[in-house]
Amino acid sequence: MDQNALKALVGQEAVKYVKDGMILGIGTGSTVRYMIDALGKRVKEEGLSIVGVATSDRSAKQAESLGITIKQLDEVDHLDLTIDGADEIDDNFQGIKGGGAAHLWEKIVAINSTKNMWIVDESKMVHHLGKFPLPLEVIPFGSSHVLEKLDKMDLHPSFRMNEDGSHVLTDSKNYIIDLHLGRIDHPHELANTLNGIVGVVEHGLFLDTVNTVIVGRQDGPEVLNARD
Ligand SMILES: O=C(CO)[C@H](O)[C@H](O)COP(=O)(O)O
Repeated sequence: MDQNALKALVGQEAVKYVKDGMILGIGTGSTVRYMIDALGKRVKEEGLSIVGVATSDRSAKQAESLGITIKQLDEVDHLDLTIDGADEIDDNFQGIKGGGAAHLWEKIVAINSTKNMWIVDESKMVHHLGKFPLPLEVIPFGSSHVLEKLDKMDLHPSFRMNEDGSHVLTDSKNYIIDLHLGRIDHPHELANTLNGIVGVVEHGLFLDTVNTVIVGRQDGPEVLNARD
């Protein structure tokens, strides 16, 4: 199976955990796209009744096009489960997210969700975080000074740019700075440091967040219990 087939596999597996009446957080990314397709199929074919809260405009659009009811986070009083992708997951089930520039909304949805499930192909499972560049969502105002500060801290930052030379913009119209770290040995310490930098809205370290991980492996989906 190629990577896309593994992504489709975990997307289809994840929707088996969705129950009638649930309020569901819907993540963002190419893996989640398959999950939304499979969810739309259950809504259409089984009459599954759920409400979704999307972590990006593109996920909201796709879900609505398939007949899934989407509400804003502030319109619901709780979320039962959020299903999202990830860029890296380490041996302790800590993660990096934000490859799709959606980690701010993803983190807000995740911390308001009773349970969090991540769906990934096996290439995302790593021993140590950091090979994947760590995304930061930053306010455009003064962002070059934030970049300079991060550079002086030896965090190897670069702005994420589009091919036409413009800044990648998040759904909140902020910029992304990626930190090219290679290896993150102390994720909690790094998270605390980044939380203290004015202008950084949110970083892509998702620590102590996920409950269940579904990994797409060649011999089928593997369901891992990360934490209760
Ligand atoms: O965090 C994310 C978006 O901000 C995605 O969940 C993450 O980048 C994984 O994406 P994909 O499934 O396309 O590999």
